[in-house]
Order: sequence, then structure tokens, then C-alpha cells
Amino acid sequence: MIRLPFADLVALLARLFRAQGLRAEVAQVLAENCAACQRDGALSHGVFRIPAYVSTLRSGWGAPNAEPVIEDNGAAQIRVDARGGFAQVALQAARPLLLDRVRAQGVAVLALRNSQHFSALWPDVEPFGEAGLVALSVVNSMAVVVPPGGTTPVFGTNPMAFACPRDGEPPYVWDQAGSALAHGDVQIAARQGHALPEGCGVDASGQLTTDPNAILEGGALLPFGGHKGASLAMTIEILAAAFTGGAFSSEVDWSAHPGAKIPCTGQMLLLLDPDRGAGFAQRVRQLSDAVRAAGQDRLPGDRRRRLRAEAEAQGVALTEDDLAMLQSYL
Ligand SMILES: NC(=O)C1=CN([C@@H]2O[C@H](COP(=O)(O)OP(=O)(O)OC[C@H]3O[C@@H](n4cnc5c(N)ncnc54)[C@H](OP(=O)(O)O)[C@@H]3O)[C@@H](O)[C@H]2O)C=CC1
Ligand SMILES: O=C([O-])C1=[NH+]CCC1
Repeated sequence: MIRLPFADLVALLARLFRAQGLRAEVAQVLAENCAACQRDGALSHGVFRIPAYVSTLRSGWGAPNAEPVIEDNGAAQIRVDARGGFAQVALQAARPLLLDRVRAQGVAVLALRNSQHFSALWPDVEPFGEAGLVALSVVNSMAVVVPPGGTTPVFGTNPMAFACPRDGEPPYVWDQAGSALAHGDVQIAARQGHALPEGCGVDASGQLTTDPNAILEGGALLPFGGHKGASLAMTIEILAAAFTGGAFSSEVDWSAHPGAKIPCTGQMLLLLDPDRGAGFAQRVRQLSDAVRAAGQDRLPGDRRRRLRAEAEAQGVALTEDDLAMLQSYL
């Protein structure tokens, strides 16, 4: 294992993305996002994803350099067309307007469509929690999840993430796939030759399997939590696609672009200004303390922040193979 200063990893990734033809702003946004995942131990969306970014960029899929178009009519709901570009770039472009609107009206909603999202979702919400806001976001992805009892994948691995301020502590942030496992973790298990926990997915004939290759090759993941997770996965399709005007996961058609791996769908982000309620951050702290006192010693975000602090002191952990892989794309 080697350790790279965070800024050096961002610079390396930005060079790598520029070498694939991305304009400077897009390269920088993706580099910071990917490096932050690696730094925080969100490894299913860290540098592990780079070969798939490169393969997608080389496939001609989407419009990775597109400028997002913001449609603002003065209301709380801000609609953005990423025009085939990356969701994080569109979110950055819409952020000032979202902040103005949520401060003025107490609520703001981003309805983003035609956007490529290939990362963890916490980087999209955590900064709003740090700014004292409540943020809830959902993204749909590509159809690799069957509903319970089903045989045809219809849902994406559809992540959902939440952030809010908390007195005397970093914001409370969680971020999770709508599937029993993120697709990235199935790929990592396949690469490392590990079996998966029971109940995460089915093989091509619809039988439960713990073999990651069986899930990747014709099989599918299951939603977490049976029919309850399926309802959430469907709700995310509704909010991230039907509401925004984006594609359902099952509508992503990249057959004309072999090598494309980044779905182009939609994202919904809801922001609330809790300063309009009394003592919100203090109440969140009170509840966190109660949950810890009740015996849950690890809350979401604790592990990431511990790894972030380690990376800040010692550098971001990468394997020699990871570094060689990154350098091969420069
Ligand atoms: N862009 C896309 O389309 C997709 C992206 N993803 C991303 O994949 C990533 C991984 O998702 P997933 O595998 O579901 O995430 P995990 O199950 O690893 O973690 C989900 C959340 O639970 C917390 N957590 C994990 N274990 C515990 C525990 N034992 N006690 C308390 N809290 C815990 C995590 O905090 P902590 O982080 O601190 O460990 C995190 O906030 C997410 O970042 C998600 O956004 C997934 C699907 C699609
Ligand atoms: O891990 C995952 O499930 C995904 N990450 C990006 C698209 C889907």
C-alpha cells in the first residue's frame, strides 16, 4: 500500500481525465469526487472506477463535456438538463441558485435529467449538511436489480443519501444503494474471488446465488429488504426519472456504444432550511446521543470520517497496482 497526499491524487486524476478529452472543469470535478471516495474508504466508487470511466469516455457514450442547462422560473423547483454530461458538474452549476432558493423559500428541489452518475452519493449531499441544510438525494442507474420474485431486471442499484447538521459534530450523513449490494461491490468480490452474503442476488435462471460472477453474467441483484426495498427502488425510479424527465434504469440503451458503463438517467435533490425550525441541529445531536447510548456504537459516516482523518494525516491509501493503472491512462 502506498500513501498519496489528497491534493496529489486529485491532480493525478484531473490529468488522467484531461488526457481522455474532458474539459478542465469536468476533469477537476470528477477528480475531486473520485479522490474523495478513495480518501474516505468508499472504495466501490474510488479509483476502482477509473477503467470504467475511461472505457465509457472512449465509447462515445453521452456528452461528457456538455454544459448543463439550468431552467429557472423563480420557483423552488430548479430543473436542469445535463445534456448527457456528468451529474456532479450539473450540481455544481446549479448550487448557487439552489442555495439562494432554499435560504429564501425554506425549500429547494433540483430535478436533474440526462445526467451520468458513476459515484457515491454522499459527496453530493454532505456539503449541504456542512452548510447547515437538510439534503436528501436519489439517483437511478442501470437495470441490474430484479423485483422480489421477478426474473427481469427493472430497477437500478438506485442510491439514496441524506445529510443534515448536528450540534458539536460533523453532519449526520448516510448513503446507501437501494440494492442489497452496490454493483461495484459485486465487481470487487468477483475480482477478489469472494462469495457474497446470502440473499443479495440471483443467477440467470432466477435462483438465489452467492456467486458474484453469476450475478454479473446474466443474473441480477435483489433490492435490500425484500418488498420494502423494492418499493424504495421504485420510488427512486419515479423521483429520479419520471419526476425529472430522465430515463428509467431499464431505458438506458448503450448497445450502440460498446464499452459504455456509466448510466445516463436522472437525480432528485431536496433541500430544506432547518433554521426555520427551533434548535434543529441540537435535536439531531440529542437523537444521535440517544442512539449511541442505546448501544449502536457506529453511526453512518463515522467510518468515513475516521478514514478521512487518517488520510489527511498520512495520505490517501492506494495499492501499487492502482497507481500503475492510473499512470497507464496518462
Ligand atoms: N451512482 C450510483 O448509481 C450508485 C452509487 N452507489 C454508491 O455505492 C456506495 C455503497 O453503497 P452501499 O454498499 O449500499 O453502502 P454501505 O452498505 O457500505 O453503507 C451504507 C451506509 O451505512 C453506513 N454503515 C455501513 N455499515 C454500518 C454499520 N455497521 N453501522 C452503522 N452504519 C453503517 C455507511 O456509513 P460509512 O460510509 O461511514 O461506512 C453508509 O452511510 C454508496 O456510496 C452509494 O451511493 C450505489 C449504487 C448506485
Ligand atoms: O455500484 C453501483 O451500483 C453503481 N455505481 C455507479 C452506477 C451503479
